[in-house]
Amino acid sequence: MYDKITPPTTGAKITFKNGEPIVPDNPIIPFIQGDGTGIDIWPATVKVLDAAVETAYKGKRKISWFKIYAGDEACDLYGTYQYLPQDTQTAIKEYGVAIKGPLTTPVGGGIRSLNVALRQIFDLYACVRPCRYYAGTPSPHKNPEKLDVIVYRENTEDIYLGIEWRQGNEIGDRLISILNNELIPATPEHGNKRIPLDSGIGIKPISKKGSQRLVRRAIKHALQLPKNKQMVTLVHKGNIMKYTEGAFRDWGYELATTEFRHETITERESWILSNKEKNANISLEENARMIDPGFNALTTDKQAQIVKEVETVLNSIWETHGNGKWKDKIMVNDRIADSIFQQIQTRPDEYSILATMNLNGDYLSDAAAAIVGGLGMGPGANIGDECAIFEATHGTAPKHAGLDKINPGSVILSGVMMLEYLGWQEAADLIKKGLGDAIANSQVTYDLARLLEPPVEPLKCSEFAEAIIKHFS
Ligand SMILES: NC(=O)C1=CN([C@@H]2O[C@H](COP(=O)(O)OP(=O)(O)OC[C@H]3O[C@@H](n4cnc5c(N)ncnc54)[C@H](OP(=O)(O)O)[C@@H]3O)[C@@H](O)[C@H]2O)C=CC1
Ligand SMILES: O=C(O)CCC(=O)C(=O)O
Ligand SMILES: [Mg+2]
Repeated sequence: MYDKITPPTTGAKITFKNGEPIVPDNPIIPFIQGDGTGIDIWPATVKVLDAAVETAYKGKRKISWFKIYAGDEACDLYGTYQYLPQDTQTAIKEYGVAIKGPLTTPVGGGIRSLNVALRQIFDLYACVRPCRYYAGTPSPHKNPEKLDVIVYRENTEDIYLGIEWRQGNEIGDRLISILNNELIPATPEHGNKRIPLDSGIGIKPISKKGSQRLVRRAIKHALQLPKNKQMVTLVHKGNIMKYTEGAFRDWGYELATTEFRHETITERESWILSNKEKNANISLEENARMIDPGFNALTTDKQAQIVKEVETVLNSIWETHGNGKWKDKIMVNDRIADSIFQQIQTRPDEYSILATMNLNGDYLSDAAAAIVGGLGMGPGANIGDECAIFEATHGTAPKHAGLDKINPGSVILSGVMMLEYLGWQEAADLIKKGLGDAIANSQVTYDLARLLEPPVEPLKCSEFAEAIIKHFS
């Protein structure tokens, strides 16, 4: 079955039922070390994960690690250009849950991203990146502890399905010509727009199914959070790209108010209901005026549409959500992408789950990680219905590779997410405690050490792992 790798002789497979993993006490879990700093981070991570499992379960549970190959290491073993061997794909499919270090993607030309390939091959449609603060972590912000968000990033389409043609490419030029001469003129709303002939050109598809399955998972996650964190914010640039980014928002609301009607309230609905709660006799038009500050400037048709919206909301959910009942529901709102970047800095505690399309979530997850301590503290998971691959938000950080210097926190915390996904909460909690206590005692790697006031002597990557383990108890 495998060409150059052999699964461990002990251990059993994780299986899936209705999208949930069924986990034996000794699961076989494939891992990819990763390029660049993977050589430093992975050994530190596996040490911490094994120690936590052993401390928590005293030998009753144990992970059987299965080394698989991707990136530079794969080419060394399998030959030139064998960046993602069939063995690796077979192992992930067979064992269902894997963890990986970062993999290099060249800019401009060269191979396409292996990270993206893995997410697409296994349909890992939700990229889940929690950003929470550990006390004592230096941050450029005054109150980083107020940020506690989870970026739920669509992981298979948008720019990940981006189809591009280089400037001057014959097919790209044909596409530009068809657009300029046939398709754009046939769409009156595009007016006199024309694509400059010397353009590279790309297409970013956003599908209804892809958007809604991501939002569905985000809402299900919100249902498991404490009441005060039960919020899902749809992030988009729908004011500019109405039929891709705007559609993501609309499909998100549609899903929330149909599949999860009993559990959710949209922000706009909450305004309508609370206007009526404050004034039982409020007219539909007065209510409409209050939810739309620009009401007076709108056309009569548009005004009638908003009045109708108010009427529909009151008729359909006043009974179930009115008289304050909506306050116990999951709040679903939306924010334009540029605005959310300032909102997570100026009003961090007003947000919880940020559901995004692919590119917006890529930017947002790095930015949110920066607030709580930087990329060394940014874990993540790529989750599908029958497979999950855990990995940090950051990349290979090549200039730090092999120096035993980089912060392994983000991959260790990705391991924590994996343990939680397996249902091994006790081991996950030990690591969170150990990491929190190490940081609180200023036992940190260079990235955090240089920001502390006064600066402290940094620990090596491997020493940080040892410090975490010492702080288990
Ligand atoms: N999932 C994946 O495998 C990903 C892969 N990549 C790939 O990684 C390669 C390098 O990308 P690049 O843009 O340099 O981004 P990186 O995320 O690799 O690194 C950028 C900078 O972030 C800081 N940083 C990153 N990781 C850590 C860490 N663990 N601890 C502390 N600081 C950290 C370092 O800053 P400083 O030097 O200031 O300390 C580093 O120089 C590219 O090929 C890219 O495509 C990128 C993202 C994700
Ligand atoms: O695949 C890559 O090289 C980059 C991926 C990335 O930036 C991310 O997943 O956040
Ligand atoms: Mg990224």
